[in-house]
Amino acid sequence: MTAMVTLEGVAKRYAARGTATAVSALDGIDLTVEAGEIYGIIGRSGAGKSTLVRCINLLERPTQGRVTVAGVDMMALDRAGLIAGRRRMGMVFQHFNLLSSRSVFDNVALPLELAGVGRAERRRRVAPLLDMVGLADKADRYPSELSGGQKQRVGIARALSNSPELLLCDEITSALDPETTQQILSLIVDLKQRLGLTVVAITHEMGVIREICDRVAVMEAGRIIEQGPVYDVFTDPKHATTRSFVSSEVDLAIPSGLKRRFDAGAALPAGAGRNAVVRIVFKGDAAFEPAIARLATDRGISVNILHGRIEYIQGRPFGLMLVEVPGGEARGATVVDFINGLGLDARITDHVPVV
Ligand SMILES: Nc1ncnc2c1ncn2[C@@H]1O[C@H](COP(=O)(O)OP(=O)(O)OP(=O)(O)O)[C@@H](O)[C@H]1O
Repeated sequence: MTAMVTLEGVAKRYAARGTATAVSALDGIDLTVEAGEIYGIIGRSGAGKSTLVRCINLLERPTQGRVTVAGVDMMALDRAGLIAGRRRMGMVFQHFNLLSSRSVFDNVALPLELAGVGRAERRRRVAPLLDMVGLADKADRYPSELSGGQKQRVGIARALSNSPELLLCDEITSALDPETTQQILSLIVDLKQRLGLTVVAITHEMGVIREICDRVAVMEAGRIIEQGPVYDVFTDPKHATTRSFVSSEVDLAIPSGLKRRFDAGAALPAGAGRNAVVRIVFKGDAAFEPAIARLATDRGISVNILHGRIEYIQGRPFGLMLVEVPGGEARGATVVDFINGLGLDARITDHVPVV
């Protein structure tokens, strides 16, 4: 693996201006993005995501630290070097940032024009880009004639016009509906594979991370609070903020009827009048273990499945199941021991009255 982007000890402080006090937007950021991966950065509004991504292409200059892109020390570059260095990176924005007075073709050709590429060469290079993003028939249209998804396709084609190695995506699906979001995310994955791109994508939506990213960093108050492979972060989040981000993607939403049974179980004294509810996590290779069937054949215990969910993250299953163990509360521990012995993760989370 070779590193495409390395941030070491990066800090960014915006100075006080007028009545606004100084802001520490980034603080001690260490991050490595490997060549060929899609790296996601997630955080709530104000966490510092945009500042971080803009420190990669030096649209913002870090107050402290080191930024290396494709082996080049970005902060050591002079003006000309920085312009050349930025051409190796494309950037796509949430609100597209298209020029309304220019046609689709001319928007995509703009970075080439700015780089001094001649008209014939521009024509030769823009046509395949429009084809790649599915807009070959829209070259002469204007942004006002396009849907949000089409505008973003123009933004993507424009970002790719200088054949960059690195694509920086700043909330590129936040202004789009769910279906268009899916299409744009699929396009990014497709382009990454076809062109061998490295992608850094910032977002506040965990669904985007889950859909396309290989690794993720979670940001809060200018710091990275957790980072790792997407499967690991989703299935075993360490930080409370990360847990709240992933919960809607993987956690169980307990239906109200079931919640009432849990409340009734909790109100009963421990003993034979109530049954244990066991939460089983199916994860990694152990996800394929036929645990419930083996519980029945090996231990003669048939459980009632109360609720469950299986998600696929990066093509790997992650499942949660709630089962009621009949025969009184004491049998819950037997089930937990047996299932944990199979390499899964089981624990008693609730109780329900025996009916
Ligand atoms: N140019 C600027 N001048 C002063 N403060 C800024 C500037 N840009 C960002 N900030 C501040 O830096 C902090 C981080 O902002 P940033 O835009 O990087 O966060 P973000 O995670 O991208 O949020 P959002 O998703 O809302 O864009 C915020 O407190 C913000 O107000």
